[in-house]
Amino acid sequence: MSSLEEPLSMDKLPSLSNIDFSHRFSSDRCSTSGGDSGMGHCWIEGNNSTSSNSDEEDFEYEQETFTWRHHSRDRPQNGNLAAYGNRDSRHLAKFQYKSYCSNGGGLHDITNMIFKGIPKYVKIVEVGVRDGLQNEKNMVPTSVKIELIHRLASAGLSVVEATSFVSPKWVPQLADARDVIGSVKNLDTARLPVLVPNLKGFEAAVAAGAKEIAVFASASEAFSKSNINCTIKESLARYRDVTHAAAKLNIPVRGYVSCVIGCPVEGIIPPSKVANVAKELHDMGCCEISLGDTIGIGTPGTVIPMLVAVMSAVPVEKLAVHFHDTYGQSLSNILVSLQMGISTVDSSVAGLGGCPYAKGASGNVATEDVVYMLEGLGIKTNVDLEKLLEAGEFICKHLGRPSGSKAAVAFSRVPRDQAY
Ligand SMILES: CC(C)(COP(=O)([O-])OP(=O)([O-])OC[C@H]1O[C@@H](n2cnc3c(N)ncnc32)[C@H](O)[C@@H]1OP(=O)([O-])[O-])[C@@H](O)C(=O)NCCC(=O)NCCSC(=O)C[C@@](C)(O)CC(=O)[O-]
Repeated sequence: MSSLEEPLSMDKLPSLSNIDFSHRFSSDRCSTSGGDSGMGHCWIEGNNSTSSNSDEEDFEYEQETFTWRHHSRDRPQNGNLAAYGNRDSRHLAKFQYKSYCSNGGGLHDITNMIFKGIPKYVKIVEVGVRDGLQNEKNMVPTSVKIELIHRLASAGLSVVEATSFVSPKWVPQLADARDVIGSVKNLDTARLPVLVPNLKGFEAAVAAGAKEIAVFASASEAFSKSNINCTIKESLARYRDVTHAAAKLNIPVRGYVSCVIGCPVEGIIPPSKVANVAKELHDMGCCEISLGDTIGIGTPGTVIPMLVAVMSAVPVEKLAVHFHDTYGQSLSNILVSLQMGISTVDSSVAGLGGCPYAKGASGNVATEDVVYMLEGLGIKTNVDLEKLLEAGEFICKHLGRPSGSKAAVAFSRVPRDQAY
């Protein structure tokens, strides 16, 4: 019987009430049969700066001082929010850092009293250019994608998923993958992984200049069939070929598991199925496993048992979370994931996204909202929120619709002449 057919039994899992997640699931406590395959640390630099980070870093937030002025709640006369192009209110969050830190303690230390073990640094994997634009009705010009990648990288995002080498018949929106990668492959400020569904995609990606890749499996049979036209088992066999080929070239491979909470066809997915697929990907050499709530139905109440199950099979340092915001639960799901020791979060600029094979699923959680929350918690991201907001404005202007980021919309509403 393959491990895929051996569900982990929930009654064997530890009870939530007595878990210190960050310790219990650290790699040295976690037993998996798979090794690191020699490329296991490539995606987890955030780990170096989690709870063991130097406290000195926290005090960066205290260096700037900000004056506060009450600002009006007046709305624009013409109803055009874009006319409210002022971003000085972005300093509001920094103002809060100052006031919370004024007692001499780091903000992170204060939040850590409640959110025990929460990381000091979170690595954000920006997926907007791929996950976001793959779902657009209208083709986005290659030049716009390239410009967006540059803007996101210069905002400080260290990982920007650039495109997918999939069948253009299935996803015509990303048919320009070769040109996109060809233009950005020498960018040295960010890593630019691309999705591949099989060896054909892997070979095309490498030929185009991709230096990192991601494979995407599902915990739902029905979704696997509709997304990549094969069973879970078949997909894992394909990905084994891909990870072998990648290992020979020293190319890091990220593995996705989709439908980690539920599937549009099968309904609720048992955590044990997610854990089994995640373990298979880890064992074949994926150096990071991203857990995707593809249709965005999760709440902390369903995310916690799913993560408990996965963490019993894959070291927590290797895990990332990938939430779609269909029911507005992403930030609370991210917060609970951080409390459980995860320090890599996928998100999408302006909340772009949705999966072409998951009807009704909305975009990914917006990167702006994630950065705003993390900075508010005193967690470092190395992302410049100002530049990120500009990148979001750039793509929203091109797409001709408002941002899906609540933070971006809020910041855009502050009148320039009333800024503090
Ligand atoms: C996997 C296949 C290719 C199977 O598609 P298929 O039709 O079963 O495959 P096939 O082997 O019969 O090939 C059909 C045609 O596609 C070509 N082909 C075959 N492979 C490739 C390739 N790599 N690149 C370019 N072309 C390819 C192949 O050469 C052939 O061309 P033809 O002979 O007809 O001219 C297809 O189903 C596919 O491309 N699916 C991708 C779907 C996709 O990108 N979905 C969105 C991903 S998002 C996601 O999964 C969720 C995630 C990651 O975001 C996380 C979350 O939110 O949960």
